[in-house]
Amino acid sequence: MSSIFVSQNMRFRYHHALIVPFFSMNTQTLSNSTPFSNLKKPLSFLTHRFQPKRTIFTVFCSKKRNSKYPPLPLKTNGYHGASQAKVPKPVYLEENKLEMQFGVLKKKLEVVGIDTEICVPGQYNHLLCPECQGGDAGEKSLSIYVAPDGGSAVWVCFRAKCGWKGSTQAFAGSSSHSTTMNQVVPVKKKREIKEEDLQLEPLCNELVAYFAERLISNETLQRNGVKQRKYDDQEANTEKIFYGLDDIVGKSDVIIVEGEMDKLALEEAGFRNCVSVPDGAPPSVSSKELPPRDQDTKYQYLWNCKDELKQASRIILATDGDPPGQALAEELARRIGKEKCWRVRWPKKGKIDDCKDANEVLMYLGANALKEAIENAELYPIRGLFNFRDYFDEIDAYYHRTLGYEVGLSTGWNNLNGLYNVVPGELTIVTGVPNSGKSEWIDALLCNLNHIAGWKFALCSMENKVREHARKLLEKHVRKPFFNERYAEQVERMSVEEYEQGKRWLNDTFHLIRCEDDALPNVKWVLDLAKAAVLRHGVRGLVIDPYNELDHQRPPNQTETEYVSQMLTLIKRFAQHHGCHVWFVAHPRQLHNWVGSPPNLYDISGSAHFINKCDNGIVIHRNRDPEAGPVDQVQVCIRKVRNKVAGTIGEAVLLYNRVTGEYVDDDSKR
Ligand SMILES: Nc1ncnc2c1ncn2[C@@H]1O[C@H](COP(=O)(O)OP(=O)(O)OP(=O)(O)O)[C@@H](O)[C@H]1O
Repeated sequence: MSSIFVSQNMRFRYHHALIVPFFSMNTQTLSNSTPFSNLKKPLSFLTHRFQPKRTIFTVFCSKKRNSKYPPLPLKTNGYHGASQAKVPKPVYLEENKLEMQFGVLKKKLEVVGIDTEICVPGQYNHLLCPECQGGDAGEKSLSIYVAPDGGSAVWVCFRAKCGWKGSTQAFAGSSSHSTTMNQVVPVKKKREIKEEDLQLEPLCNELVAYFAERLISNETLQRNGVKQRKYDDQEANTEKIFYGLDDIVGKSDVIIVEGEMDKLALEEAGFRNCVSVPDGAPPSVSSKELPPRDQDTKYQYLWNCKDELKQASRIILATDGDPPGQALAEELARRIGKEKCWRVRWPKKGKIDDCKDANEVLMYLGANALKEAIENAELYPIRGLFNFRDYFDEIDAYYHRTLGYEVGLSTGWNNLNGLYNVVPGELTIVTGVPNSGKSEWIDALLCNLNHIAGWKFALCSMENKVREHARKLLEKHVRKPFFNERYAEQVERMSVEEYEQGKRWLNDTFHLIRCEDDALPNVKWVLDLAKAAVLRHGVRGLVIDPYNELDHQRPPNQTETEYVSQMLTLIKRFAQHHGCHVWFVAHPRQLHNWVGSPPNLYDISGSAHFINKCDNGIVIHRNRDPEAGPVDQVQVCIRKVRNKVAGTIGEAVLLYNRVTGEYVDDDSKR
């Protein structure tokens, strides 16, 4: 059996043999590490090709250690001591005693990862804890005391989550020995493995051919130091790191792939600044909060390589295109920080299927296509943060006017065409003094919109009895009075046939939202039903008439302004989400010294938010003084239009027909 290994004069931090292709590179000595378990690359090929003598590849990830510290031990829950080996006490001259002892002590402290550079004998020193790295804040939580003679040290990390502590002495058995050494809880130690221990051999011809079939050149294999070995034992207790870590040291762009073969493939496309994860991909993205570093077992390699990743300004996630690969990208991005991440979309390899990974792109489309895919990496999406490009489809549809009613639907009154048009998804607040005809005007508007464009509506009109509301709507639709009574002024009453046809129209056009008991509806209840009406009946408009008839159970800690703002936000969200226009009737507060002029939108009782939050603000006003002008004249005052495409501020005059409830343009006021 043979395995693939690396051999270059650098240090290994991690290694592991598997019965699958594995590689490693650039190492000098091998420290112990956690087993590599990633390999998504084809086993079948190998087992088939090299049977019955099964080939075993072993991958060694490496790291050129710039740090002066050797690999850190695993976390402990108690005392932790440095080497307990008995070191014979050397003979030294008295004046050199401190220097000698301290020198030996420093070496022992360095073995457990303690930075001795700023340690001064006889003092408490505060350092970064090698166990917890000072947590997210990176605080210097490790307190270490070195004896004045430099012969012993005790330390403790004050972070409650860590609490790492221990002691050591320069020379075990000497009079300066600390008794705490005996209480040390043994920890898993990393083995130092020399490259020679691995008994690496050059790749055999079959393996070179295997890589060649995947378009991995001999040159790339050489540079990555891919070798083989004859046995397949796995190296336990090793530290997980990325495969190819040396290649990203000091690089501003770092590419992360999901397998070693992809790393080699990227090199063929000219990218050496690439590492592979050692552990493959998770089946799906975890729904849990990110665990603290010491419990983040599956992604320990990320934490172990934090320094290398920190140096990079751009991390390009080039994981597999399948769901686990995408889940891996998300898990990596969550930990690295999405703002620093880009993601790669693999091109199609045929008419339908996308390439799965970098090696497939290399094999099917070639090195240039792989280079292009990496160069076209896109910003990793961050929830809530968008580009305009994300909306280009919608903007295109708006420009080409394929959505419908982009510039608003005409109200049906020429006098209003330049001022107010009805855009789906907007909120119009309608106000006016009592009896000004707000409800009548809205009903007439709905009839027009239905006649012009077939729109349907949900009505939440709390003040109207259903039968009276039906009468008013039917009169407008049939253009005849419902009854043959006083107000009909000799105009012929609608016939039974007209009435029956009108009923069918009523039923098709309007959907009623009403509380069946005497309770008042709250806005959320109304919107939920309106949503059902949108989805079931395709309604394009909702009328809530009036605001003060809704149930306003405002929490005691909320001001009316806050309440109104929140309520209008809900309504607007509903309108936008469902492309439904909402007309919301609100009364003005009691006007003192009112002289008969139209009220202001700011006069709406409750809050100025009505005017601030609405898209359109309309005041309906009518003349009641025969001496001041005709009493059937109605002013439609457009006081706010947010969307200039839909209209502008101004005033139109309509004439009200008391018999049929219809409104027509007052041509004298054009
Ligand atoms: N221009 C007008 N001339 C004469 N009567 C009108 C005019 N406009 C509306 N009316 C009549 O006024 C009455 C009230 O109309 P409507 O209910 O539409 O007013 P409103 O402003 O919604 O009232 P409220 O504030 O009380 O809800 C109806 O009987 C309607 O026929």
